[in-house]
Amino acid sequence: MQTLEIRSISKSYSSETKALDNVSLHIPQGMFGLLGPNGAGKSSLMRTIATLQKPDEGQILFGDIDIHQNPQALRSQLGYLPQEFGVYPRMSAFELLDHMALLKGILSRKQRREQALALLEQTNLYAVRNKAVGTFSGGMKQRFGIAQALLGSPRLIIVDEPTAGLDPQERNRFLNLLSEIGENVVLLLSTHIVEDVRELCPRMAILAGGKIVLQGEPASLIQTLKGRVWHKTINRDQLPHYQKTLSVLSVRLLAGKTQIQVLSDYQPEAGFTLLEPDLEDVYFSVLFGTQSTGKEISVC
Ligand SMILES: Nc1ncnc2c1ncn2[C@@H]1O[C@H](COP(=O)(O)OP(=O)(O)OP(=O)(O)O)[C@@H](O)[C@H]1O
Repeated sequence: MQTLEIRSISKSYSSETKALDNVSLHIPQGMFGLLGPNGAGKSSLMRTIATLQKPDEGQILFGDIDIHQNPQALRSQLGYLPQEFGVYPRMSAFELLDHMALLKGILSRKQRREQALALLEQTNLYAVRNKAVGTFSGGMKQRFGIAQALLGSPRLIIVDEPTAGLDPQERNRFLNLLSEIGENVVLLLSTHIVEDVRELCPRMAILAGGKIVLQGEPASLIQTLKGRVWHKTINRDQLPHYQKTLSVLSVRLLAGKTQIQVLSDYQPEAGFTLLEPDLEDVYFSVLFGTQSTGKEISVC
């Protein structure tokens, strides 16, 4: 069983921006969720693992391959769906997949055809295999993106923000596809959507400001907030007061009313009731905590 070992990776693009700051992660077989807000450094980490850029410091091992010492060895086992996935819009799905298979080094025409058709079947695109990829919906394009990432049966699959912009039905379909694939490979899913991780990933980490600020199993992380998340319905004009005096994790508008969720070890005041915490509370509490303490939490 192969694992991905990220050891103290740092990457700067300029003297002002440290996109990755001493990132270390142990990623076993299965799905691993990397959650973080825009600008956290997720794509920088994905591109570094995909050997598209070198880190300034640190080392990444996939099994016993040092991926920056031997990028070719990694690339032959890698499937990558980048955040911006461009296609040749006029080519049909089958033609393009066949072409990409050739670029990936699958020289036998018969093998390419078999793999392309099997992957189009797996990603539910078989019926539209002869249609131009440029006519596909967002969800179909993302499924095509996964099909190309799976060419050559990779052992390490990286998908960067794959569900952004998909409608709920397509998102579900896409996540189901990922969970099927994720059982027998190392699959790294980068996202800013908390539900993607909650629904799919037995292990996860949160990246903020280029640093890993929390990692562990979603259920254990949620457990740490039990008895500490409170909610109350308030008047909208009271919000600044609560934001100033309490750790407000989130503000929701429900049927015209304003509901706040607050992190506190005790009931902050009358009218607050306890909530069953979820992964979103974990995420917001960590981002909130990072802004105030910058500490890393690890619950395994
Ligand atoms: N090629 C680049 N040149 C200069 N700065 C960059 C480059 N790529 C990323 N950055 C900067 O590095 C930081 C991390 O960006 P990155 O794209 O890795 O974050 P992200 O978590 O993927 O965010 P998003 O989801 O918005 O893409 C940001 O401050 C970004 O502006």
